[in-house]
Amino acid sequence: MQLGLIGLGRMGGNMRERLRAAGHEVVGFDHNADKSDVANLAELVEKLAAPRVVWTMVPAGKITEDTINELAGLLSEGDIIIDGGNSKFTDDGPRAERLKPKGIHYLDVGVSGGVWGITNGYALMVGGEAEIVEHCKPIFEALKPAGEFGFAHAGTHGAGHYAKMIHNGIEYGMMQAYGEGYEILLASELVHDVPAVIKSWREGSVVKSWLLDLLDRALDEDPTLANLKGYVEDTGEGRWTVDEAVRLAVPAHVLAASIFTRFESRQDDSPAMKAVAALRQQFGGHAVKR
Ligand SMILES: O=C(O)[C@H](O)[C@@H](O)[C@H](O)[C@H](O)COP(=O)(O)O
Repeated sequence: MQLGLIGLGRMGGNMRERLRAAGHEVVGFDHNADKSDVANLAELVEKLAAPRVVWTMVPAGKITEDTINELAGLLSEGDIIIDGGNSKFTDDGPRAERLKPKGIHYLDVGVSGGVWGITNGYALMVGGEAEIVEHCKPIFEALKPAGEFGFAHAGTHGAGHYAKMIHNGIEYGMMQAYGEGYEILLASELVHDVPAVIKSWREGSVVKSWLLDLLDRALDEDPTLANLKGYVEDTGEGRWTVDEAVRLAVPAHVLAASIFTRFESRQDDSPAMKAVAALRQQFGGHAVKR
């Protein structure tokens, strides 16, 4: 099958390779000319036979929106746009509605797998109409892992990105749990080989997981993580997960705590804790650190 793929960074570039290895014809576009197969989107569209399928794999927000708007001006009735970036699920319904009068179909796909997806395959969560999902199945089959799992048609427009958002909320919570356990082990007077304990959990234990394998890998590379700062960014999905938990009145303690902990990681000193120290001094005359 033919596919136009826009955005050939860490994710898109590897996806192009995996799709080509499975025998698909991929025409890729990237602003970096060294990676790109074509000079611009118009040329990408020209190279594809109708009905065209074009997958965007660019950063969520304005870049995705602008790319899809430009594509909408170039594509024809019956063509399909797939957004595989980490877009917010609330963008998808309105986007599908805007494309509908032109006869352009739309799918949102949550893609998980990071830089390992090229060999392990990508978990795919898809939102959109069943017959359009069916049409794109060969592409999904090539990208997903080889086994039984790794693909879901999650529901209507937005469901794919919604599923990926919750996936990432869980990802934050799991990483936080491993991080906190690691710190307690480090603080313990009893345990002298923390990396060995982490390694021991990789097989047979209740907490074994791919994330744990990656923690072990990181500790193999740098046994005390001395080359890293405890500073963690986020790109939105954990925040949106907590927004949803609040909207739906669902208790989500772990997920909320893990996004707040990331915010905390970016502070040199905490204004909130300064206020707490000041108050404690005010009412009780307790000592403060300067
Ligand atoms: O499942 C995945 O492959 C990852 O979740 C991937 O999508 C990406 O690494 C995260 O979006 C990072 O998210 P944060 O920047 O919010 O940590």
